[in-house]
Amino acid sequence: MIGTQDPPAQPVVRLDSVSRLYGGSKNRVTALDNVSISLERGTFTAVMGPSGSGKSTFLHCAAGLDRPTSGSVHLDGVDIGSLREKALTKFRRERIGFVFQAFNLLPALNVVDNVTLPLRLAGARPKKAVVDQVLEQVGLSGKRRSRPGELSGGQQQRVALARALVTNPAVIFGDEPTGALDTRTAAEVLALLRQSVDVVGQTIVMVTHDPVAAAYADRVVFLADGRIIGALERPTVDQITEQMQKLGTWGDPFAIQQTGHEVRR
Ligand SMILES: Nc1ncnc2c1ncn2[C@@H]1O[C@H](COP(=O)(O)OP(=O)(O)OP(=O)(O)O)[C@@H](O)[C@H]1O
Repeated sequence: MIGTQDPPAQPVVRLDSVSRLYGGSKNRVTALDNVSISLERGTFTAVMGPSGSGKSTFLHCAAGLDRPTSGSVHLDGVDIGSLREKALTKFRRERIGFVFQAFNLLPALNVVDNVTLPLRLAGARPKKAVVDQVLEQVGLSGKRRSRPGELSGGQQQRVALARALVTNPAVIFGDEPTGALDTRTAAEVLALLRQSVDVVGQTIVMVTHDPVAAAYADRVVFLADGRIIGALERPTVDQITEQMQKLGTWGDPFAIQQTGHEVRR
């Protein structure tokens, strides 16, 4: 029937022919080589690849932390290459969430003040209901007044996740968000990431060396030498490990050893 079809979903992250070169003519490194990819809203994507394959560069270019040498990046429909530095900073603060391996919390601030910092930096007044809801979502309602030093690593990463969620961002980018956590705590944080995708339709892009972590994603994208060389949809840990072994040298030799775990979605 004509006219009754839904319009095609607009990708929330779109890279078109993105390359990122470092160095000069004598020591040129092509960290990203003509990468094009579209990520739909409400999806969880893991990015994997050997050490030096361009994962961090991909994440930094996709999130507007770095500018490609050529090509374009659209985030939430905005061509971020067209934004000047100040506008890009504002856009990142309002529309993008970040979760890093080092939790990057401010030690002098309590949980609520850490979580609401991005809102306050943007000049917005945090709404109590929204803060309560994200703290509930990450299971920290009882820790509102604790300082980071009084929390476990997993709890600190949940504060960082709440801080990323509180602005209702178009995308959350994670750089090894569970890299500093033990297996059980990592599983709890990954389950929360998964839940935010399934329950509130969050979009997540996460770089990881760990096949167990990657298996929480809807899609795993593999990079090698700055290029996307394959992807797996809803893969198992074993499928990811097999793909990694085919790709050869990996930065973290322990990653392959961690694959005996079953992933619970
Ligand atoms: N600022 C920089 N100056 C020069 N070369 C760089 C710079 N940043 C990255 N590179 C190079 O670009 C390539 C890709 O680096 P990138 O950090 O994106 O890889 P990665 O896959 O994240 O690696 P790892 O898993 O070891 O963190 C590497 O060869 C790296 O040495």
